[in-house]
Amino acid sequence: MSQFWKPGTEKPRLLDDEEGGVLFFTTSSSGGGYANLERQRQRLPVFKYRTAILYSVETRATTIVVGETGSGKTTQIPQYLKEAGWADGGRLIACTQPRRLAVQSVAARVAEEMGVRLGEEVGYTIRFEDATTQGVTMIKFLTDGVLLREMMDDPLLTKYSVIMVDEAHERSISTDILLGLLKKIQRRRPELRLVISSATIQAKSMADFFQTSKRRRRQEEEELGPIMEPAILSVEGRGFNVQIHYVEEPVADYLRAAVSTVLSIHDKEPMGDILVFLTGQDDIDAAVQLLTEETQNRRKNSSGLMVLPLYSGLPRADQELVFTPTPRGKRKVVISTNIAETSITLEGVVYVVDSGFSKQRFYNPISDIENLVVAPISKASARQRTGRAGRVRPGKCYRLYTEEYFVKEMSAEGIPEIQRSNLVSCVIQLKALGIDNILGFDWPASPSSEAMVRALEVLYSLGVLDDDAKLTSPTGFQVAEFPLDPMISKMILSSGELGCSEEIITIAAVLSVQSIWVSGWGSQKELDEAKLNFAAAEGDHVSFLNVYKAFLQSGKSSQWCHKNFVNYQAMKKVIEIREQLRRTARRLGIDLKSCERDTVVVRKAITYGFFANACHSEASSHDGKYKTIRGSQEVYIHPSSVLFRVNPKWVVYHSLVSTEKQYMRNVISIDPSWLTEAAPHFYQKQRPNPMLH
Ligand SMILES: Nc1ncnc2c1ncn2[C@@H]1O[C@H](COP(=O)(O)OP(=O)(O)OP(=O)(O)O)[C@@H](O)[C@H]1O
Repeated sequence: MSQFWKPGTEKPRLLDDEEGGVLFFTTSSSGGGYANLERQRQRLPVFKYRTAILYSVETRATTIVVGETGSGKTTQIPQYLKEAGWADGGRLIACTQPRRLAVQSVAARVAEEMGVRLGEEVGYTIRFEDATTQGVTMIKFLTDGVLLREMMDDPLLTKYSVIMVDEAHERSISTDILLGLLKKIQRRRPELRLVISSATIQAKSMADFFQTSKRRRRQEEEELGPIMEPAILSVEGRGFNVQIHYVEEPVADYLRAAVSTVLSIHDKEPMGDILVFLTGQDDIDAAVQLLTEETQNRRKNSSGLMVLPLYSGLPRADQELVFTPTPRGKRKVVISTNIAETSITLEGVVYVVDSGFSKQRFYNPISDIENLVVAPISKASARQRTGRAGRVRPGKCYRLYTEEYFVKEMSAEGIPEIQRSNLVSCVIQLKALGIDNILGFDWPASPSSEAMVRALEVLYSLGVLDDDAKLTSPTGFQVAEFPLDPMISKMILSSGELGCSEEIITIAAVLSVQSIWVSGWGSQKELDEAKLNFAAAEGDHVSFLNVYKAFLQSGKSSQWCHKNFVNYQAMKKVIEIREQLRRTARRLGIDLKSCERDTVVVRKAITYGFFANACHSEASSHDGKYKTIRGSQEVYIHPSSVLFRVNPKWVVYHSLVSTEKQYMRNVISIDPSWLTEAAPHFYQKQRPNPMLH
């Protein structure tokens, strides 16, 4: 794997082409052109297929649409369906996306094309945010996760006439669960139509999944109407030409190569924005810093660069900057994770730089550890990345890997997320929807039985499942009600009994926003010092409470946030999420009480949710090394934690990140007796196995 360069260590030398840095050669072709919105719509490749798509949706239960990136699937098909009457009579057309950013930006674009206000005829819903109007909204964009949650109230999704599952190639856990459930729903509601779309999906295997046996098909068609055999529609044609350039030799460090490529484009290529795909906040921040320094100090001709990061933890206002028009004479460089990989159109983008890597989740059911690991992307992802150029004008894509590697070694598709994730959230969701036989569920790709057993075990220990692996009442049903990780939901439930629900709900809200700290202002040292003002000896969660309290005392002031390196947008979101969680808690009859300054009960409640993440440090260990209690895995406290170098003997953590070591993020010190109190079954040697029932 490529080495990372970190600010503060040896600075990379930016290589020019002549110096043997990054050398490219060219392949590929095609073309087009636009005027106003309506004409633009009609010029999209998908327009020629309008009638065929509508006919297929009319007559078939499932239509699979495959078409090049930018051909108009996401923005046009929902509009065609609406024009054809699928939203008449108060019905809704849904279009799901794997990512929140795509949901919001595509909904805004479709509202603009239809000349309506976002949130009215065209709306969107993402977790903790609903921009739809009941009785008015006709086309609704939403994440697949949100649609799954809607099934808890309306298992047959009766308000929808058509559900379009977009970017189905991504195979997120939620997409896979959704596909399995939609197949079931179609049996009960044959009038529901499905459209499955992507530029890079293996259409045949998706069609096989939706295929029913011949006998059953005949029977269903006689009784119910639509042809059950899925149709595959291939949308031919593409927007504009995108030239693909590969490096001639493998690059040793994709971060350095990406920065060097951006500077080289800026030096040599005509105006046009650049979109760079790196892997995560760390390398994106490093690249932003490097390019900013270049712009400010070293190269006079780099002064026209406007460098912007893009990742999911970034505040909304900063994310939106990437969509704003680039000022005249400037060149925008957006450095992004794969959140910009699908569905997004950044109008000014002419050049794409693809590192060939992304952060991917990998779960080991033996050690019960889930990591985000930097790993090579698939051909499907590479094509999606390339497809961010060539949408409104011709473009170029610079792949920081060789053509030989792309052709011979890169896998065609990624491994479905369900086969490389912890399944705790997935299992509880299915259980809440009444799917008891989870192993027998009709999965597009089956998860491993080890991961499934682990998830059942954790849920059993959380008191969410009973001996028959059914949701317990009320705990299991209550935990499933919160749109949160079951461990966080359990922590909230326990806090009701322990008398600290106000504090725990604040903590749950903070954990839902990724980071309440700003990055990119000032130095790391200044940020660390700012954090120290709020640091609590008990750990990070209690420090969050200190920040929250101080924010309230400041009158929710943005200046206060700025002074203290606290992210104002994130804090506003915390307040909003907190209110939503309080409403859910109240509905479930959880006592809303404050424990004032009693941090013992707060830490106990956290332990009641996160006992499975307990770790222990050897008395002799001064190097910050811990062992997980369950798997004896070696883990360390992350340097960003207030407990870094404090090393309490017993801790529980919220999540792990893996770089050169396994780091625990958001850590709290605990008393070990709380573990057996919280989960007596879990910490017994002979654990009952709910799978056996
Ligand atoms: N915000 C926007 N600004 C300008 N043009 C846009 C915008 N959004 C979409 N378009 C235009 O509409 C075209 C179709 O976009 P759409 O997202 O529907 O394509 P798609 O086939 O779903 O692509 P993908 O598979 O990449 O998601 C784009 O290629 C672009 O020309």
